[in-house]
Amino acid sequence: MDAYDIFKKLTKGAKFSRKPGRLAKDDVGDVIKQEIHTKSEIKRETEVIVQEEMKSVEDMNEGNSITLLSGFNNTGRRGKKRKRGDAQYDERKRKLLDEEQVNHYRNLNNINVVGRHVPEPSKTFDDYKVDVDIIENLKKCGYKEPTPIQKQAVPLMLEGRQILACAPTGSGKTAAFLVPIIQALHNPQRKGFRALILCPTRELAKQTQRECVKLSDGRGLRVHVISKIKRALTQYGSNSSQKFDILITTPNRLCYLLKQDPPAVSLTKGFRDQLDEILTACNGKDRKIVMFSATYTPIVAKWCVHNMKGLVRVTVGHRNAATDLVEQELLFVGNEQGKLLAFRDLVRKGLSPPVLVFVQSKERAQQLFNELIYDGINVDAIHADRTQLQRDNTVRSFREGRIWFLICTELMARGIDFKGVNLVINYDFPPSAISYVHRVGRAGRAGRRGKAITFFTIEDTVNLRSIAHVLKESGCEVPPYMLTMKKNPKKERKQLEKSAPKRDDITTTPWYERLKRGKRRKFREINAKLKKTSKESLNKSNDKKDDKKKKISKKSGGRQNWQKKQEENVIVNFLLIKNIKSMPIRFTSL
Ligand SMILES: Nc1ncnc2c1ncn2[C@@H]1O[C@H](COP(=O)(O)OP(=O)(O)OP(=O)(O)O)[C@@H](O)[C@H]1O
Repeated sequence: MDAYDIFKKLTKGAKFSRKPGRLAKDDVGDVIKQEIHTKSEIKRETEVIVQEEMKSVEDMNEGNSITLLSGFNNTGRRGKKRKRGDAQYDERKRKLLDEEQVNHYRNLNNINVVGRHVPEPSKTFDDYKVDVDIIENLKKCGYKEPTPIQKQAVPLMLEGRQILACAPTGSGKTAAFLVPIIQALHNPQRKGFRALILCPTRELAKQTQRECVKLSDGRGLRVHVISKIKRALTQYGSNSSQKFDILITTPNRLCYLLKQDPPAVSLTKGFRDQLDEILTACNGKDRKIVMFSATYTPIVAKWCVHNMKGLVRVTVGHRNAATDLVEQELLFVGNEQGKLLAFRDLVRKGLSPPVLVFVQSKERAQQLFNELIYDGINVDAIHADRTQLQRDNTVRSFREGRIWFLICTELMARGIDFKGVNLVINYDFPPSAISYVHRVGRAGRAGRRGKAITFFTIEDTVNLRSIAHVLKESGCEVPPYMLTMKKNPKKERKQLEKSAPKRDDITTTPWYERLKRGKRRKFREINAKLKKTSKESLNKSNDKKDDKKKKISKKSGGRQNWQKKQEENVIVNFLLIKNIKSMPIRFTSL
């Protein structure tokens, strides 16, 4: 800004004329009246003014009105035309300031948004533009103020925006999407499913249903979880599903039902490979899609950009990062035997339950359970081989504190909210960094702190580097060598995600003992099977014998024939025995 510009600014509103008399009207000071006649004089004068004004910068900062020269007061008033311009300027300035404040608030809460016209985050539940009963339900749940994801995602969804939201595990994403859904559905209507919530497992679907029922208390919305496919086949035909408002299920179950002819579930009204199929089935006019997760891959992001118009991305913290509420540790245990020793050592030193222990397969979950059950700790296992009832009971017992150690598979890694899990032990190394983030996220939920210990052996180096980086990002200490390890080929990492590595059984029983036990078990099984089959065949052959005896007695020379046939029967029975001839089994029924 040169001196002339400053002069213009300082003398705005003043009219200058060569006739001194006119200036008097505008209340311009005597100095200006008399001395401003030529341009050069103006320039000189302004330089003096500028110098004076430079000295009084503090005054400028203090107030809007600046006393220039005696009798001339710059109040910021302008002529008619300028006033309009000013209003616009003020408006723009106000908007910019507001935006700055909003961005500052977002930064404070670690919220990052990408998208157009994103509404400002709500500071309190009362700022939500939702009915009072929902706010009361939120408060009844014990929630005092919205979590960062709830602050930003709820206003967005209330405006009907489609979002891809990523926030740390245990940061309240469930309520973030349930509140706007409940507000939108308002009360029960017999129009069929109007909202569809897809969860990776049935356990998580059930948990989401519970949260939904709590938050919609008093509205009578009917929330349904598909638990048994067979029952669902008869239950949700295009007419019967009319009585539900919200459907919560897993993609597998839903796809199966949609493939029936006619489809066993109708999604004709409502919000909108597997996902595409489901998307096609949700053909409501005003379909909205929202995605919430603690992690997502570029493929998911691409899918969202492609299928979700006007997409807004909301990220709290870093994408795919573990929660910083969990203190994480990587523990080298040498080999499989080392794991059991390390586990027992941890128990001996003292652990505060509840503890979740992750293994890679249901077989290993059972093996570890068989080992720990004799250690005198309250332990149970949950995996896909257990019945639904058993799974539900185990989860309930763990929630109620009757089980201290729960051994589980990847089934429980995502979304399950066990309040107060103090420790997560990754007994088997997670198949990917993303799986790691979800597993350790079962601890440190809703603002509480937790701990996670991950055992690793020499065989687990494929993903060690990427998981070490996750630890480092969430502020945990990691030995430097792990961060600089050679990156393994993507193919190898992908393979690990598909199929878990082969590991020695979890057991302290010597191999010859196990072999003996295994053989004995096998003998017992085969024995039982053979007994059953031989009884059946004996009954059949007895029936046949009776028939034949009757026939033979009628025919001459029949006895010889009958004997021959008897031998055939014996041969048939013997064939069964022959196949297992090396086994010492007595066939008493024969
Ligand atoms: N505003 C809130 N204030 C306090 N606690 C809350 C709030 N919102 C949710 N919670 C509690 O936080 C816990 C975690 O919530 P939720 O299961 O929704 O997390 P999440 O982000 O979906 O986790 P994950 O990624 O593991 O699925 C729950 O116990 C829930 O009751």
